[in-house]
Amino acid sequence: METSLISRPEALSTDEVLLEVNSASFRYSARGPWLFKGLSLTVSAGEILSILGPNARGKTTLLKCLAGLLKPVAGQVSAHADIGYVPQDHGSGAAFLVRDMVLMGRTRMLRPFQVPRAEDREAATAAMLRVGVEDWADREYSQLSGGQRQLVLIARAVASGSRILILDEPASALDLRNQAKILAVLGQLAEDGFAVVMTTHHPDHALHISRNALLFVGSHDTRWGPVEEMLSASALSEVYGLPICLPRVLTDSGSRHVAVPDFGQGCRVNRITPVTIETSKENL
Ligand SMILES: Nc1ncnc2c1ncn2[C@@H]1O[C@H](COP(=O)(O)OP(=O)(O)OP(=O)(O)O)[C@@H](O)[C@H]1O
Repeated sequence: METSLISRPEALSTDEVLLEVNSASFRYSARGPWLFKGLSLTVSAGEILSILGPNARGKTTLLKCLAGLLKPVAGQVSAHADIGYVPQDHGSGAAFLVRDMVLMGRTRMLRPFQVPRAEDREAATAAMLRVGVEDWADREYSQLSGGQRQLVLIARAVASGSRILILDEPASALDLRNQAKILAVLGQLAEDGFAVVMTTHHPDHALHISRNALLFVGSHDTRWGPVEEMLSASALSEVYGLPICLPRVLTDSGSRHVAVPDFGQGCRVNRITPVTIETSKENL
């Protein structure tokens, strides 16, 4: 997969724990159902954690707890670095230029009504280079495609100087090429020492780029651990309630798992054709 278009500034130190969750539990109301109970995990610099589970189980809620937007009812979330939260892109947004959207990531460093400083503009430019969106700097955000907008939102989080990036379904509603591009960018950010947490409905995305996975398994049960252990065919079949197989496909760079659900004909996989997805910014 091509990543050469993404600039690579100096790497941050890796393997330092940046986010810790200790016995956290959450429900929205005293009589409401628990979404998770006694959840513990860590996320280190250089790591991607993927969060998976069926709809309405609490993935976005957990992300909000990790980002400090919601407080667990019990237990603690401790962040040892600043957090950039990238929500799902729900629309085209206002008529801002891309460079101004990214510059907004600096807002928390400014006093009310303070004009962005030279260092803020430099940080925004560096973030655009790091994520590979610099060519669109003078384009209107609202006129970008969904994949392009998602990358701009990631650049905005990077511009904020945050070392922890928390992303809600960053590849949802994107075509295959844009999914590949987003995964390449997130992989690169992790290699550069960011800690990345994302929700996804794509087990193969998680298997492709994550070190660890958190799986919502029951009404409030979660499992956390190495992605290959958490996302086995049997675990996915149990969680999603249908047979799922995980064949390996050959790619130009090796091989990787894809999740193949049973749509009613049984999930035996006889033959997988090698797949290659070329990515380039021009095609976004
Ligand atoms: N502010 C809120 N107040 C009360 N209940 C809420 C609130 N936000 C979400 N919920 C409920 O909490 C549950 C979990 O929602 P959440 O959005 O975290 O799920 P999710 O796993 O991210 O779902 P999806 O995969 O569909 O995006 C759902 O039943 C939802 O209706």
